[in-house]
Amino acid sequence: MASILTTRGLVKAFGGFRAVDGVDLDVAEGSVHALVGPNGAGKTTLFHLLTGFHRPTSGAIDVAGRDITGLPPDRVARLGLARSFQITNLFAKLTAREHVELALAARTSIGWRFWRSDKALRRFSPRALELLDEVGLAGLADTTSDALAYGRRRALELALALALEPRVLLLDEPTAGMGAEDVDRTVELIARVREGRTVVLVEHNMNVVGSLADTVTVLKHGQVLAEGPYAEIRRDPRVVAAYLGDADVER
Ligand SMILES: Nc1ncnc2c1ncn2[C@@H]1O[C@H](COP(=O)(O)OP(=O)(O)OP(=O)(O)O)[C@@H](O)[C@H]1O
Repeated sequence: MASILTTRGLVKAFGGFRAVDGVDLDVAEGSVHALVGPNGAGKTTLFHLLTGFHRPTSGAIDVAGRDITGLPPDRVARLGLARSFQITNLFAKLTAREHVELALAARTSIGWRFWRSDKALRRFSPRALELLDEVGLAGLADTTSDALAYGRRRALELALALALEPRVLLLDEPTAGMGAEDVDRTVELIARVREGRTVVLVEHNMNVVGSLADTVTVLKHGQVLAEGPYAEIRRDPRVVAAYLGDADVER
């Protein structure tokens, strides 16, 4: 399948230390691609490089045939890489629907100029409600975000990322800090929203990776240690050794 996101020779050095050290990544269009690895492997740094939050020291990043290397996060998002989780700040007193309306408005020429102008935002309501329905929040559209439970707020953040109609949806530890019930619900949610989309996720929970990922890239010391389907990766002796002592891999 064609790659929609590629990196070549991607390096991020902090002083003399290479947190990401020559990573070549090929994310197939329509796939769920997980980035895993033991603590300190470079997953978060790679994620920040993909989303423009870090500038690479060297190497290239390409989305749908377009070189996005070194572009700032807002440009990267506009060119089709949207991230969700662990980044969005919700506004306590805005409803779920208003959040999504604003995200939809921000994509258009209206931008943020008509901030909270109900009239200008109302035309985005139908699409906002569709997106809320997609993430299981249809019944909570008029609830303010401060009244939403943690798992529901994360679902709202996902709807905000989807509002950007990304070519690639990047999820940063989507189940971090969740109890078992919310983890299950989030896996179901991602399984639903992945249809017709490409998803890259950083995830510690190997059950989640096993349930969702078509391809898993294992990082260690900033380099790709192994790559392939989860069933192969979890049996790869190099991967098992890298995780030794990390109970997650055995689950
Ligand atoms: N801004 C920075 N300055 C210096 N070193 C950094 C910086 N950011 C990350 N590092 C180092 O780079 C390495 C990789 O960190 P990173 O957070 O990318 O790993 P990770 O795989 O996401 O780990 P974890 O699973 O613990 O979140 C670590 O050794 C970390 O200390």
